[in-house]
Amino acid sequence: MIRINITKQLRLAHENTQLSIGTTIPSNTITAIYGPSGAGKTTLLKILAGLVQPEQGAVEVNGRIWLDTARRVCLPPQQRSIGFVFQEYALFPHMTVQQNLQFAAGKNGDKSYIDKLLHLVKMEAFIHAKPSQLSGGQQQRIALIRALVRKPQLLLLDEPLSALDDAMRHELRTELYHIQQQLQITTLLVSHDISEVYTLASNLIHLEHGKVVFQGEPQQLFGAASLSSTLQLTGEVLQVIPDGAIYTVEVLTGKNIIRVTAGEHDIAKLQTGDKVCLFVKAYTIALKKMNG
Ligand SMILES: Nc1ncnc2c1ncn2[C@@H]1O[C@H](COP(=O)(O)OP(=O)(O)OP(=O)(O)O)[C@@H](O)[C@H]1O
Repeated sequence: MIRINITKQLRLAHENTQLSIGTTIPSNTITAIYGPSGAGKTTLLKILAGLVQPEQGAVEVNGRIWLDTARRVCLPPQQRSIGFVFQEYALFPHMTVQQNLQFAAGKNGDKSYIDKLLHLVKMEAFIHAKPSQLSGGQQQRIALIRALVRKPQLLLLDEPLSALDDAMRHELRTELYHIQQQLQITTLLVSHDISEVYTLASNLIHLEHGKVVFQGEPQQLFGAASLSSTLQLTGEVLQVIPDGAIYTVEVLTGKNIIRVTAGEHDIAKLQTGDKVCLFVKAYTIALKKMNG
């Protein structure tokens, strides 16, 4: 369990906004931090990592105080048990994959755990490669397991898949899901991508202007019940494809095939040939079956 209660003044181009967050994050799950650009998502991760100081507040992780401004406690980043992955891969270019991982693990690193992680992301064959010899997706796989080699209590992911092309993003998203399921590590994932949030997260924090405007299951925010129908299209379901914990529905609308991410409740009783309504909702497309 992570308890966060912090305030920090954000420097915005035209106005001053306060990041003011009081929340509790469950252990062993993925929590998505979602919201528009400038909402404070990255700053929140940096505060948890100890890279940015809030003016006031406290952070408690699994019963241990990492930050308490009232008691002048502020653990430096190296004393916080975290793994951090950014959008860019940030591997050491002069080191091989193995050297990058061993360096991150430290002198007393667990070699068999490194091997286990390499196996999880199917990268055993690349241990002697330099980052420049790897694709973007392969580099990000290594960046991900590098963040895990010290068995951190908290994994912080800041749009880790956004630099990848669609196919690679999709593949890595599935791997990330399986890694988290296997290791049960408490993970905070900053993402703009609703399909990512839907697929990966069981808990969602929606930030706007530095404040939590929603916390709960992603389906509650993006589900059909809360759709606002600013734009609607009708279409015909071509197929419903299971995709990890969620579904991708292919819908033919005019001459276009649109892929829509949907939850269990959205696809209930949905079959090929059904007529559906597509809505733009919270920056993405959602669907609802027509006539029941
Ligand atoms: N250390 C800091 N101190 C004060 N303000 C900061 C600090 N770092 C960033 N900011 C400001 O806080 C605002 C929010 O930045 P942040 O990077 O947290 O947003 P974000 O929600 O992650 O946005 P994006 O999705 O574009 O990455 C920005 O306007 C930024 O200028």
